[in-house]
Amino acid sequence: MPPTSTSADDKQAGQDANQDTGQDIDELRTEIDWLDGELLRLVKRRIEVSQRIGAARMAAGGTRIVVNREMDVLARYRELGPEGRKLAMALLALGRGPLGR
Ligand SMILES: O=C(O)C(=O)C[C@]1(C(=O)O)C=C[C@@H](O)C=C1
Repeated sequence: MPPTSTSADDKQAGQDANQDTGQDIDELRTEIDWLDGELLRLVKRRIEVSQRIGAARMAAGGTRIVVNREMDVLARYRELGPEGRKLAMALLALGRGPLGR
């Protein structure tokens, strides 16, 4: 139920600090657990796809690393700041596998 006489900021702060009940927290944790499962599934799929591209490229005499494609991936996560960069680097490293590290 939204408060009627607070500013948008107060409203947000109230929701963050006071309005998440124990039940809300349980539901939010359930959502976090589901999201982590989905993220793990997607990361595993990304690894498979990345490794397939790498194997095909190397079988055709290409390189394991394609710098401009890696720059595109880093740019995609830039909105998340320094931790987004780390995340993108981790995704790239996972796709490259041990030989690319
Ligand atoms: O896009 C490619 O060509 C890939 O090989 C995929 C990928 C990636 O995981 O995003 C992996 C290695 C390359 O250096 C660049 C990008």
